[in-house]
Amino acid sequence: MAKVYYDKDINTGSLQGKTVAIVGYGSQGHAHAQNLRDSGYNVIVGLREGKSFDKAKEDGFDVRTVGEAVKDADVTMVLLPDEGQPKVYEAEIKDNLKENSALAFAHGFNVHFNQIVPPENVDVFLVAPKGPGHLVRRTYQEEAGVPALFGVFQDVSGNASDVAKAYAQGIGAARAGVLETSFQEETETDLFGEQAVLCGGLTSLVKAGFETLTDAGYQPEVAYFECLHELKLIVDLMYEGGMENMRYSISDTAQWGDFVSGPRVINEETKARMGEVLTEIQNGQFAKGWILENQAGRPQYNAINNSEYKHPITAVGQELRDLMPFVQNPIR
Ligand SMILES: NC(=O)C1=CN([C@@H]2O[C@H](COP(=O)(O)OP(=O)(O)OC[C@H]3O[C@@H](n4cnc5c(N)ncnc54)[C@H](OP(=O)(O)O)[C@@H]3O)[C@@H](O)[C@H]2O)C=CC1
Ligand SMILES: CC[C@](O)(C(C)=O)C(=O)O
Repeated sequence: MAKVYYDKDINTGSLQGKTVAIVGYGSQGHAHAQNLRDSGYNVIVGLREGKSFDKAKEDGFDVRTVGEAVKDADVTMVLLPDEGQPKVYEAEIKDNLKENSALAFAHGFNVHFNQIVPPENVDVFLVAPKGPGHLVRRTYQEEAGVPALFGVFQDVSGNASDVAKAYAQGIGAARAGVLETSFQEETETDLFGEQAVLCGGLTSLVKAGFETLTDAGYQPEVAYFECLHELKLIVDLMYEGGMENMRYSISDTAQWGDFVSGPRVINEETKARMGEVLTEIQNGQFAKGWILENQAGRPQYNAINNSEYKHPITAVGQELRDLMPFVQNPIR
């Protein structure tokens, strides 16, 4: 079994007393900044003026321009959107990095696909939480955590691995488990997971179920509860105790349906499509398409985003969730 690091296994000395610049204060940025601060580290935030800048100030951080934050940092963690990182890196980060400091990422995309080529005089590592930023923060506050991967691309100090592990510990990940990876493995598995399973696979599955029921004349509210709302409750059981725990809690009728009908929906054909998705990630085709889409001003992204928003599941979901104030919604 791979080595999994927990709090007790990590010596945080290599990060103690250091200044960490968190560049970006969005989903991951606010969580890393707040968790590291609560873990006792000195955190500064690098941003442009705007919504995030005001929020980070409101949250009590020392907020500076990106360049001013990087200049004073022993560790610069880049938590800008992947597609925006190369430009900000060239203009504001590269020439401000202190000799022997560390440049860090939460996803290997830009380094792995050569969109950012770090200088030779800094450590380069990643700490990639395996969960959304808002949950990285929420679980930390609940004395729990989201697991993370760490990987070293360049080790100038001889300490990069220790600093990365201490960083992962500081954001709360070592409460759940921290695993070593490479930039290549993190980038390819993360892109695969979000496309084929977690985001792309899941939204397609939910919409297909919702549409099958509503096309057959069932009420959209019933279809929403069945195909989206209950999904969280079922996944919670899997999160807590694996598929066996979910199957322990559901009825035998549901379990028989799971056995005989599940493989009719998701099967070898689906796996073949998943294989195609993975190949396009590995050979750089996906990365090229995403980089070009951004250079063109995101015409396809915006068109699909607009039409997805108009899907009937959106309106019925908003109505039903508004009547469930206990459901935590970061964008409400
Ligand atoms: N979202 C997630 O949960 C996960 C993300 N990651 C990785 O974390 C990184 C950050 O992603 P994510 O948190 O989703 O990003 P978000 O889009 O949520 O946040 C981006 C932040 O960067 C700021 N920003 C954007 N452009 C600039 C600029 N030119 N100069 C200064 N600040 C800028 C934004 O501020 P403003 O308000 O001014 O726009 C915002 O605070 C990515 O590498 C991603 O792959 C990894 C694991 C999970
Ligand atoms: C599943 C999406 C993710 O990879 C994540 C939250 O881990 C992301 O990049 O946002």
